[in-house]
Amino acid sequence: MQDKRAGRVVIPQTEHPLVEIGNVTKKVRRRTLLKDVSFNVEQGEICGLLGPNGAGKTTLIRVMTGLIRPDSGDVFIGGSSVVRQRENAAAHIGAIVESPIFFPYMTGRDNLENLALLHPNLPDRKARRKRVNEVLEIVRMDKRADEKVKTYSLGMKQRLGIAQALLGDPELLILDEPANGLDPMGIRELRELILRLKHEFGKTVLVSSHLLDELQKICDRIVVIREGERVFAGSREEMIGRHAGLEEAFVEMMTT
Ligand SMILES: Nc1ncnc2c1ncn2[C@@H]1O[C@H](COP(=O)(O)OP(=O)(O)OP(=O)(O)O)[C@@H](O)[C@H]1O
Repeated sequence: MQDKRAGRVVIPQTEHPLVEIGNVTKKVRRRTLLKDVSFNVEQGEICGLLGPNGAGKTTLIRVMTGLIRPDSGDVFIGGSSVVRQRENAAAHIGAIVESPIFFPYMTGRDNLENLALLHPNLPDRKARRKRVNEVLEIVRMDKRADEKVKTYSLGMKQRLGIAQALLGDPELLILDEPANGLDPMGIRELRELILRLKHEFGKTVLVSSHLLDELQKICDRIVVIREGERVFAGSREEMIGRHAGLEEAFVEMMTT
C-alpha cells in the first residue's frame, strides 16, 4: 500500500508477526544443529541474524525456506506452516540461500525472464516482462539489464539475485550473507537497496551477516544464535545496551 504523500509504504497492521519461529529443533545424526529456537519478526522490520561460524544460521534459514524439515517445532510465515503448508508459506518468501546462479552468457534480463516462467502469478509474457522491468528498476540494474551476466561485478550479480527473489513480490526476503566478498561500494549499494526495500516497498527482510557495522546500520531487530541456541532476540537498541556498538555487544555476548 503506497502512501503517495509521504512517499513511503504504509504497512498494514496484522494480528500476527509475519514470521513466527516456534521451538525449532534440528538434529543430524546425533548432533543437534538447532535447539529449541524461537523468535518472531514483525512485518516491515529488518532483522539481523548473527552468530559465529557454525552457529546454525544457514540451517535455520534452510528450515525457514522449507529446504529441510525440523525434527520438532515449526515456522509460520504469514500464518502458514512451512512444515504442513509449505507452498502457502513459500509464497510469502523470496530468498537467496546460496549464491544465486545465473546463465553467464545470457543477459540479466533474459535470466530473469526465464526464472519468471516459474512464477504462477506471472501467467503470460506481458506480465513477466512488466515484472522483470519493475524488479530491475528496484535493484537499479535497469541500465545494465541487456548486458551478459558474465560482464557483471559480484555486487551486480548479488543485486540481480535480489531481483530474482523479488519476482513473485514476496512480503519476506531472506538473504544469507549477501555481502560476502563485496567491495565497499558493493556493500554500500546493498545496504541502500535493503533499506529501500523496507521503506519504499514495505518488505520485511531477514539478513544473516558477519558484518556487524552493516547490521547496526540497517537492522531494527537482532537475533543471535550460538551453538544452535538462540541467545538473544530483541531490538537493536536492546542488543547494544550500554556498549559502544553492536560489535562490542556481540563480542561480550560470545565471551561470557
Ligand atoms: N547436513 C549436515 N550434516 C551434518 N552437519 C551439518 C549439516 N549441515 C550443517 N552442519 C553443521 O551444522 C553446524 C551449523 O552450520 P550452519 O551452516 O548452519 O552454520 P552458520 O551459522 O551458517 O555458519 P557460517 O557463519 O560459517 O556460515 C556446522 O557445524 C555445520 O558443520
